Amino acid sequence: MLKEEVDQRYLRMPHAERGMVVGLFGGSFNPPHEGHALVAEIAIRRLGLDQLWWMVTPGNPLKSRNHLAPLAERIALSEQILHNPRIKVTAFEQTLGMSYTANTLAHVKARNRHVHFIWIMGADSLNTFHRWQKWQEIAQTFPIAVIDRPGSTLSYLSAKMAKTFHYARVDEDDARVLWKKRAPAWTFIHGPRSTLSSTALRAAQ
Ligand SMILES: Nc1ncnc2c1ncn2[C@@H]1O[C@H](COP(=O)(O)OP(=O)(O)OP(=O)(O)O)[C@@H](O)[C@H]1O
Ligand SMILES: O=C(O)c1ccc[n+]([C@@H]2O[C@H](COP(=O)([O-])O)[C@@H](O)[C@H]2O)c1
Repeated sequence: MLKEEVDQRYLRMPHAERGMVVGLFGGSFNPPHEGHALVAEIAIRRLGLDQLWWMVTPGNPLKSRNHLAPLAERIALSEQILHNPRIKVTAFEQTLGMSYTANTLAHVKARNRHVHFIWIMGADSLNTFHRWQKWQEIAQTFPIAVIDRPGSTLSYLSAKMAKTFHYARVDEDDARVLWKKRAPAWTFIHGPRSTLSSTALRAAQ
């Protein structure tokens, strides 16, 4: 049986050194799967990340929490599938009171003025990004890396975010210097893909 209470160390924001490039990968991870781990590995390699913060959300503001496993369980399962020391599993968002990404990012930036952050998400998330709170502000403040996902490879081009910020798209060959670009700046990264999804895994349980 997995413990219900979240270990205190996951409620503290991870530490990053001045000048580091850190990827922020938020997710419900309900449950986490190898598709998520693949996104993290691709992001680390292609973006040249020093760290990737695997941020297990207390709850996606746009999703029902009816079938959401306890935070402690999603953290423990994440730790089980991850083996890269650059990846820091964290749930510090739980302590912020609200789980809107714009709010989280403002806290993260305020605490780490000299760290370079990149927001990371799968291609399906890009399609709904314009429904997130303050989505334009997020895009105008942080570089964003979108990682390909089966089913969203081409549809992302019609995403409102892709259209609104088409002028700010960075070629994926330049992904390694995305952190240096002044936002808005985003890139779409193609690479190995996984068809895994949490919904399918829950249905198979
Ligand atoms: N197979 C995958 N390939 C690429 N990106 C993925 C994949 N699975 C999830 N992601 C991305 O990982 C992040 C967290 O996703 P999430 O935890 O919602 O997983 P999911 O499999 O999409 O879950 P659900 O099926 O419950 O919506 C999101 O940015 C999502 O786009
Ligand atoms: O801030 C928002 O309005 C918002 C709306 C939808 C999703 N998010 C964030 O997007 C990340 C991915 O969520 P999910 O459920 O698709 O794994 C996670 O960190 C959520 O908190 C954020």
